[in-house]
Amino acid sequence: MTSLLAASARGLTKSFGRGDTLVHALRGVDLDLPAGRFTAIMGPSGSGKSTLMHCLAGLDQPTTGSVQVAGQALEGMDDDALTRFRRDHVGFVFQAFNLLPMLSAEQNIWLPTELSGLAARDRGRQLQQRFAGIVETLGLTARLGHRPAELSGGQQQRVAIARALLSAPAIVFADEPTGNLDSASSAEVLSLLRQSVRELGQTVVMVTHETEAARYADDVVVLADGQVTERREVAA
Ligand SMILES: Nc1ncnc2c1ncn2[C@@H]1O[C@H](COP(=O)(O)OP(=O)(O)OP(=O)(O)O)[C@@H](O)[C@H]1O
Repeated sequence: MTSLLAASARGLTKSFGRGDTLVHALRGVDLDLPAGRFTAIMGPSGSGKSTLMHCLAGLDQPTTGSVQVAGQALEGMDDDALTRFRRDHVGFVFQAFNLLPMLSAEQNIWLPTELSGLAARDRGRQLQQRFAGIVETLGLTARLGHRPAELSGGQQQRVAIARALLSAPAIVFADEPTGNLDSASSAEVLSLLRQSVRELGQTVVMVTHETEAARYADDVVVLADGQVTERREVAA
């Protein structure tokens, strides 16, 4: 039985610099990311985790190799096409939350779908319904009118997760999503990411160097020196 793939990479290499400063950040990565699962990409500092995520998310181009996300091949896309691809198919959650300070939580959550025109086309009010479900799942109902400065770090990250989930992207990429959080808020954010996979069917790929964080994932991919050295399922 073959499971549906949210993304796949074949023969990915990525080099930076030249001559004395040449760095091989990725040295031939083959990877399949099944849809509807929570995958943690782990490995020591400098092993290539962020570079791999950037290539999978269309934020950077590999030196060689191919990436497919949601059935689309990314190679050959120019910057405009990659921007549209990210807007239409990818959600991001960053360590630094990246919320706009002058907007309320609710306005922050809606911003990308409004900018992309998706919200204006929401004739069947499906996005409205999805918004209500996500906000309830993430426990944000009572915080929607607050600005980021009036929220804790964990609450701000929950707003960022809601923002990433609203358009039901093919993949949500989370880059060290708990890097700025204390352990209680980290556990909460990781549980909510897992819940978004279990209850909303979302595909989530998280880069982390924290062993504790990987316990919440379904699958762990370990990188070392630009190569995948291990791939395992996390015991339930
Ligand atoms: N823009 C760049 N220019 C030059 N070298 C880079 C660039 N980005 C990454 N590298 C190098 O590529 C290698 C892999 O970096 P990458 O950031 O992908 O690792 P990482 O596993 O995410 O590390 P960390 O956990 O510290 O964030 C490192 O040696 C890094 O110095």
